[in-house]
Amino acid sequence: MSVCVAVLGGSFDPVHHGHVALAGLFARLLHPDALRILPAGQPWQKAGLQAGDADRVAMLELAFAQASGAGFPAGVPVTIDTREIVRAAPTYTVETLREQRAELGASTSIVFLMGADQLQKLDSWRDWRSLFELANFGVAARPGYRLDGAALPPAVAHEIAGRLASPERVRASPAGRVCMAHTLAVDISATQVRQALKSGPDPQAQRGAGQGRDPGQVGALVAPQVLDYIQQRNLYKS
Ligand SMILES: Nc1ncnc2c1ncn2[C@@H]1O[C@H](COP(=O)(O)OP(=O)(O)OP(=O)(O)O)[C@@H](O)[C@H]1O
Ligand SMILES: O=C(O)c1ccc[n+]([C@@H]2O[C@H](COP(=O)([O-])O)[C@@H](O)[C@H]2O)c1
Repeated sequence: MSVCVAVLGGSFDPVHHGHVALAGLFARLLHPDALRILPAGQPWQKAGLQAGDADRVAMLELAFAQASGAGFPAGVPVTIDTREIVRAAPTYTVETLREQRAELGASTSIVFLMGADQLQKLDSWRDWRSLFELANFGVAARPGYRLDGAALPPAVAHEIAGRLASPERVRASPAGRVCMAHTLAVDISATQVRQALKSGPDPQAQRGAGQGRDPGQVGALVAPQVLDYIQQRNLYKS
């Protein structure tokens, strides 16, 4: 059976339950041999990052170390791949996938994971059509963003129309196929987390008051260990 490596790229400023759920869903669908979490170094389409690189990586380590207790399948090794931080240049996924293809060989199935918001603007990514020669894509639904062809830029809809495939087919193909997961429905964004931390009451107090009873608050958006870290490091206060 061919080897499959799933890759989840993101700014992770900070990592939240939506990221872990997205990774967990595709880990269950694809049964990859490895899952690489790829924090962007300089996400050129974003206005800027608030937390530093070391803090974002530390929060990812905490979030994914705890993930198995939250429905994440056992037996899928998760690593944090810091190459885009080390690159110290605007982050272009095409560069990263070229490197990963060279490392993993021609027959490995590489599956780059993303939410529907990113598929909706895939045609704005650097050299975006080349991405399909380098990897498959796993795209998950996200509240507020449609996945159907009518909601996508025509060029993206046209590009992916003939590429849609089952998880099994994607797992068996090195590149060029797209697997859609329509069932994810986690209405969380890092923007929302940052805003809640900036404006809300002490998140530690919220958590102590009972997780799950106040789903709009930070304790319901990120892992407790991530929240502790944010608190200890005094992140996202301004
Ligand atoms: N709630 C979610 N459901 C599905 N996919 C998500 C969700 N949150 C993030 N993603 C996906 O995870 C990847 C990394 O996202 P990112 O780190 O930019 O988080 P974000 O919540 O979108 O951040 P921000 O609010 O700062 O824009 C992207 O492909 C994005 O589509
Ligand atoms: O390559 C590009 O031009 C490109 C443009 C926008 C986003 N991406 C990648 O998409 C992933 C999610 O991005 P973001 O902005 O939602 O954190 C992350 O790995 C980014 O590097 C890549």
